[in-house]
Amino acid sequence: MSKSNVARFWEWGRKIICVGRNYAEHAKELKNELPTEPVLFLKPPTAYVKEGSPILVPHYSTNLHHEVELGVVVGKEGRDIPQTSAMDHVAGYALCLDMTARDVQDQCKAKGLPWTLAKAFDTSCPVSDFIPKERIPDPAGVELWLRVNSATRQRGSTAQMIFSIPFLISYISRVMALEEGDLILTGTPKGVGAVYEHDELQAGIEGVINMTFKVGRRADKS
Ligand SMILES: O=C([O-])CC(=O)C(=O)O
Ligand SMILES: [Mg+2]
Repeated sequence: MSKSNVARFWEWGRKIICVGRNYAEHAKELKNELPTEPVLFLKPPTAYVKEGSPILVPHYSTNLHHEVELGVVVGKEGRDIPQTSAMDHVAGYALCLDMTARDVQDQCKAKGLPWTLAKAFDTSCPVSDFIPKERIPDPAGVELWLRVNSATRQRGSTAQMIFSIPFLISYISRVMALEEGDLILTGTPKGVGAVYEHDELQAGIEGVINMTFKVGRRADKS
């Protein structure tokens, strides 16, 4: 894949691999134990949405949460990648939201079922434009923020991650091959909360990029 394709990774249609509970304060606010290994789940490429189109609350949820996250765009395929060369596989970054139907996730957890309905619905992965690697020389030292209708809800530094980006790349690549155009969502800092139809979300990586999304609702067409 050429560099220009990586720059439009959301159209390329590769995997979206998400890491959960990677910030202690967020694990605590949801009363989850601190992980001893990364918690992984997937979103399909149909989850992508770009600025200009709305985030849609699924018809089966009344508690859609925002989770602002740093996304890592994979630039070079690999399996069993050692931590020492993990950053060679990074093409760049993206600001991402891991939209989560929290009510549905709570039901899935209680029943011991997978999180697919809670995490993988259409528009569950709003993303910014591609950010070339050089623009974030220290991905472990950027500030993420999120506002809903101008009120700050989330603010946290990627320095608070439990598992570092090189560790995550190495860990994931021992489970599944990483491919060019894949996106890794690295987990959310504390402050997650609900959004509703007509809300406006703004999120940013301090000094690097920001983005705005409107919230709509997907009708039940059954
Ligand atoms: O809170 C969750 O659902 C897990 C998760 O995605 C995160 O920590 O970013
Ligand atoms: Mg998340």
